Amino acid sequence: MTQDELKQAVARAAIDYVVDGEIIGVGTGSTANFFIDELARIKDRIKGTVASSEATAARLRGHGIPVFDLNEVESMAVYIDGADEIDAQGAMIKGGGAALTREKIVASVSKKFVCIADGSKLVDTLGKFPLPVEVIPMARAVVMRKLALLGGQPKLRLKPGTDQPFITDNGGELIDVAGLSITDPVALEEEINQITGVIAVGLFAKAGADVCLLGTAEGVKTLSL
Ligand SMILES: O=C(CO)[C@H](O)[C@H](O)COP(=O)(O)O
Repeated sequence: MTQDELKQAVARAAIDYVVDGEIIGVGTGSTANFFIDELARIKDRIKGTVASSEATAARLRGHGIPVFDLNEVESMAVYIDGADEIDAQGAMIKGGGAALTREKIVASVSKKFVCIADGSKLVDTLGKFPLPVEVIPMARAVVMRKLALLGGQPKLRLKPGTDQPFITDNGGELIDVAGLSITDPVALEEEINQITGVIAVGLFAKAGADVCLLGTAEGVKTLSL
């Protein structure tokens, strides 16, 4: 099976976690996009969604699925999203798709985080995938110096094909930190959150995934975390 077929399989399996009549939190990225396409088939069963990015909101609306402003929603039964890496405890690196801050916010309002990922995302130790950190643009340099002190190699994410910084949906910039071996994800998440100028870090450890649907050649495996 190709990686896309594995993503599609977990997206389909995630439909079992959709609660009828409820508002569903929806993530960002290629796996989340497959999930949105599956959700479209059962859109009449749900009240609507909260999107974790402008791209996700546009795709949901394109399918005729209602998208609510998070300020109108007190809580959600479930948030469904992909990950760049996930460990056996449910801690994740996210933000490869640049939506980490809104993903964290929407997930924080949801009772259950269902991670949907192809098998290549499951790792023993987080950190092979560069850790994304969203920053206030004026704090870029100072935050990069502080991240370097943690032992990684911080690099500003650029708009593809340009030498200009990539700008997120929130007007922030992204620093990708390579070379970290994250043996204590909860502690590192807390430490990076303390750096002034950081908007959010793409470590989802303190509040990680509750369930992971993992796409493998043998079928979709469910990890209860
Ligand atoms: O965190 C994310 C976006 O900010 C995505 O969940 C992550 O990048 C995985 O993406 P994909 O499903 O395309 O592999």
